[in-house]
Amino acid sequence: MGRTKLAVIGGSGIYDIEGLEGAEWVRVDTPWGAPSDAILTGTLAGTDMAFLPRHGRGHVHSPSSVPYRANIDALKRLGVTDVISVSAVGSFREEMAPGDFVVVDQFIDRTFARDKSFFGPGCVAHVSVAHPTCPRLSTACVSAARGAGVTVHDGGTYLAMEGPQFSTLAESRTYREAWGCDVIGMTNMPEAKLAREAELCYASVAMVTDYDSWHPDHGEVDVTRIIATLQGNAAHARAMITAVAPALGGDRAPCPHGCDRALDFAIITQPDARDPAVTARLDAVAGRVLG
Ligand SMILES: CSC[C@H]1O[C@H](OP(=O)(O)O)[C@H](O)[C@@H]1O
Ligand SMILES: Nc1ncnc2[nH]cnc12
Repeated sequence: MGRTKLAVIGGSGIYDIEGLEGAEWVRVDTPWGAPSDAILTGTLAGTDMAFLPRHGRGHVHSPSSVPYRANIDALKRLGVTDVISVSAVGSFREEMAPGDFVVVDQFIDRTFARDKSFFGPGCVAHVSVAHPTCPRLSTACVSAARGAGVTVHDGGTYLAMEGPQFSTLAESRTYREAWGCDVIGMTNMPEAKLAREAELCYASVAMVTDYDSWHPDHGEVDVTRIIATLQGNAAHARAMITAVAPALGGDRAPCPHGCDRALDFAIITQPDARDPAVTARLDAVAGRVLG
């Protein structure tokens, strides 16, 4: 049995986590460049932890400039097994109100200006993202957040937009009415796809901050209000993380959903046709199957 190492990627308004024993910010180099920031490591209730602020401390990265590949590679390089993404989102559902958490289980990826794969010419792979989040980790997040007194919606579809501008009214209505999306944000893609390629269990905890622009009784979305709502929510996010770490436990059985074996049948480039320079870059992400 392996050891659990749980990472939290903190979104807007979450640039640090408190209470880690032996806390230390470590810099990690990757073949994909520098991650968004140094990574805070330590232990929480006996579980090894890592924390990475997605936009960097001080919020220096826009959703399009977040180095998603470097972030996931760096976590994998540190031995992370499970990743919880914490993000701010707009809601398309009356009942998913500001302050609620939605543990997302589906995405529609509308981003277009980001590197979306570790693989490419010289080593091609196709993983399945039919079920892009890990049910085991997501269930642990739902229980931990409910235990912390949060209103939690178990499942939902997240529309990932490029940004950085918020949506037009026509877009907001289309995503809600025609496409059946539940929440909208700018950062969970390609993060979730890359986590799958790196064989990491990934769960997305979306914290509702606004009703985007569709709701007739709420004004247009703005960043000041989003941050104010997030600050009201920070204690809930902290309580969820504090509860989820011991619930996962230090000993880790293989993922029953196969997240940690996603590359078993994914690499299609024949061994003798693989570019050694390309496979060298994949040492952390795909070392298990590339040898
Ligand atoms: C601060 S408003 C828009 C910004 O907030 C969300 O960030 P994150 O997903 O990292 O919490 C949204 O996706 C935008 O990047
Ligand atoms: N309405 C919204 N659209 C996109 N990203 C968001 N993050 C928080 N609220 C958002």
